[in-house]
Amino acid sequence: MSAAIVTRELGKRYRSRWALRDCDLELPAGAVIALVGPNGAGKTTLLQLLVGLQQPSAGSVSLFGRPEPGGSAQALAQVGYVAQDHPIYRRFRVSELLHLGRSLNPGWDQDLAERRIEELGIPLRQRTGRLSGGQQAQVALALALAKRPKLLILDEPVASLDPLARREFLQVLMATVVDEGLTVLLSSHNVAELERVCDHLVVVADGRVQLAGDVEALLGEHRVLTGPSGGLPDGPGMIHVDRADRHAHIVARIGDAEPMPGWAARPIGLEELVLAYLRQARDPRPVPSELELSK
Ligand SMILES: Nc1ncnc2c1ncn2[C@@H]1O[C@H](COP(=O)(O)OP(=O)(O)OP(=O)(O)O)[C@@H](O)[C@H]1O
Repeated sequence: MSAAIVTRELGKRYRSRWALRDCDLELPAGAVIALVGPNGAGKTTLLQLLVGLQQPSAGSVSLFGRPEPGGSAQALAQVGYVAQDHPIYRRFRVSELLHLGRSLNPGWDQDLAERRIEELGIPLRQRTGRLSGGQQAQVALALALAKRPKLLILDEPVASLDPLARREFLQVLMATVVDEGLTVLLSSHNVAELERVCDHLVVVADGRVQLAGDVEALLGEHRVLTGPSGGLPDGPGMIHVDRADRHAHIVARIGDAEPMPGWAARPIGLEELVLAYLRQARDPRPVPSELELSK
């Protein structure tokens, strides 16, 4: 599969503090890619670097094989971006927003935009400032899709939506991906919600990529090992240890390897996997030092 997004040693520094650093990613075209991480991890910074809203302090970005496109009109015409607070001009009527979109975007699909708005039950004459947060998010998505982008970048798209609207939003997104072969990169805190829709995962914490890859492959490579906490195994691939009573649960990257005698291995879920890497990032003590604690 060809890459939609490639970053090399990408970094962004605000004064002396790195918001994102040493970011090397190769994200496949046609995939739905989840970007997850805690508050302040660097997710928005990464998305803004990709769309040229921020200039890198280090490294480079390329979209669809075109190097360093950040901000170039040609590259941005292929990208639909919906920012975290999905800002839309609140005094405009929905119809005026569509008119603006048509004027600014050569590939604009007015039929698609009107159809989406109609499906949402939103009157075209309505002023956007009078719409609920969820409706504004849906309008912002409709505007981004009407650009007919090859790449859709969504920063926390479902944060303001109720559970039903979240589900519908993600369903529309998935249908569009299938119909159009769109690449979608979306950030979120809620991993469980993305489990059903994403096929590629990027975990960031503390300004660094902690884990990236195809979801199925990552789930296949990791196991949860359970055994006596007094005899913790050592070695590479040990991501995070959790102790409960006299047992230890270890998230380990061991592929198909057999666990040590006395230990049981079970498959891992996506949320569990992400949490293990986030905990490792928060408490980067290597597992062997935890071994000392268990003695
Ligand atoms: N314009 C800015 N000036 C200074 N620091 C900034 C700026 N924008 C972001 N930061 C800092 O960079 C770090 C990463 O912020 P970013 O917004 O990328 O995180 P995030 O993962 O999107 O967080 P959240 O989930 O809370 O939106 C944070 O420490 C933040 O305070």
